[in-house]
Amino acid sequence: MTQQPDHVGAPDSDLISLLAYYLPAQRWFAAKGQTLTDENYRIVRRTVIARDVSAADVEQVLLEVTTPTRQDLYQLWVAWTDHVPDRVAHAVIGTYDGRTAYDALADVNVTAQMLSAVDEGRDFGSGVSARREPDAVIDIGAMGLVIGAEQSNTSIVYGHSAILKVFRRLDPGPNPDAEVHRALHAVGSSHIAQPFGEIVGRLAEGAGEAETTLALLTEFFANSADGWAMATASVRDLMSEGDLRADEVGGDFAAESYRLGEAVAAVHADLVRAFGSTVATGAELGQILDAMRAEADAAADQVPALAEHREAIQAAFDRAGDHAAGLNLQRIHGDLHLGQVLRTLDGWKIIDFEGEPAKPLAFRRGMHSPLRDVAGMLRSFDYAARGQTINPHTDAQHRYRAAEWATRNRRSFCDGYAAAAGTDPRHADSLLRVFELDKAIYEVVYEHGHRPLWEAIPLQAVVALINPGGTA
Ligand SMILES: Nc1ncnc2c1ncn2[C@@H]1O[C@H](COP(=O)(O)OP(=O)(O)O)[C@@H](O)[C@H]1O
Ligand SMILES: O=P(O)(O)O[C@H]1O[C@H](CO)[C@@H](O[C@H]2O[C@H](CO)[C@@H](O)[C@H](O)[C@H]2O)[C@H](O)[C@H]1O
Repeated sequence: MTQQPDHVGAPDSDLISLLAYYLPAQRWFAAKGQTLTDENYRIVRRTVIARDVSAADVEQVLLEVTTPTRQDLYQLWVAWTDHVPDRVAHAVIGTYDGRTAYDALADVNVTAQMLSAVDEGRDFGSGVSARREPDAVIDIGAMGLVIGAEQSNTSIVYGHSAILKVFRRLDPGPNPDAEVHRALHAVGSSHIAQPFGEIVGRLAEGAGEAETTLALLTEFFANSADGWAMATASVRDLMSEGDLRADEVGGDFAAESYRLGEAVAAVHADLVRAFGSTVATGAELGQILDAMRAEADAAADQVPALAEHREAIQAAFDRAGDHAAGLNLQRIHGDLHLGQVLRTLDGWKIIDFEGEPAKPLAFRRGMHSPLRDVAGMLRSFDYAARGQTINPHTDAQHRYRAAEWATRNRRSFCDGYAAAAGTDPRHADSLLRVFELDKAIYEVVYEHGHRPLWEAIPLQAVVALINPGGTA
């Protein structure tokens, strides 16, 4: 009997050469801006998922990318075919020995298989399997198309009913997005999508290997609008009439910001019911501030524009230490911004509980101050306003109005949060400020790597926040 190869396309070394061209152009590739050769890539495992899915063979590829500064494990679903259908021409990875590899997630025939696999609880072999939540009802007839959003992962929307997020960068163990969705659904949270199922696998052989979330299927909110689109439309409305204040033009967002504050507070309360809470000890407070100091230092090493503020940033963290008593810790969202909230007919929904993609998994699954999420959203109001006025030729009046919009909506959000939570996040003013500073520093690094033209937005906030009298 002939031995079946454990892959369906090019040998590892040739596949690496194809991927080395393809990967750096993907939005979700983290080692951007570094010069890499084939030596930086290592194929960890290839699992044949299906053969002959409308004339393509599909494999899952786990690829490790090591650079001087980081090591990441990526998940790819690669289809190999002799004839590339037009519908996937945009997703071609490369050709080897007459066969063409393409991103299988772009193929509706493959995404259909993934959905039915979750519905049936299919075992793909090599430790990769799918499972459905007991109360999920999945419409397996819906067509699954990749959405084109700027994303850390790749999501496939099935008609009006479900969305499958395929995690691109893997850490061993449960992904917090899946873990939190399940836990919040179990306590009846009304501000999240219902989890429908998962694809899971083990990243290495052997007993004791953690089961890792590879993809998460949830309810899809059809006809929703994301908070970023709504907020930026509201800021643009202001620009059409430079003489009017935010509360005088059409499209005022303050009432939505208030409701959003209420929704975030409700989810924070649900997270406490699901995972519990603690009060930080003095030592823990010290560790929280130390971690922020260390990250700020590392960020300053990485981004020249931050380096010149190194001492002032450290001084800002030192000032916060004097006011940090009685801090509550709990599971939080971890990367909350206007792009992570969807306005549906049924109110605001919060998505993407993965935490900041750049943080280690243990941190993302840890207990933190809910003020971090409040700070994330406050930063986002600032982004929405400044993003519209970043062009240096922007009229001074427009700039003034945009800043006013940010202040108004930040206040409304905190008012809504305080009304629902029973505690006003602004009472912990100096802490809220350092969490905003911490977030703005993260954003400078993020923009430096992904959208250099936007680096000035969080950088301006850093400068304002390190000035004892300034506001972001
Ligand atoms: N449950 C949902 N209903 C409707 N749209 C969603 C849902 N979940 C995600 N989306 C859309 O998909 C985009 C990316 O989702 P997200 O979970 O933030 O992925 P990533 O981690 O890749 O950033 C969101 O900005 C939103 O437009
Ligand atoms: O949504 P992701 O989990 O991929 O989050 C990352 O990308 C975000 C950008 O899409 C980034 O958010 C920053 O830009 C937003 C505007 O595009 C702004 O509303 C946010 O406040 C700002 O942080 C996020 O930081 C990053 O982790």
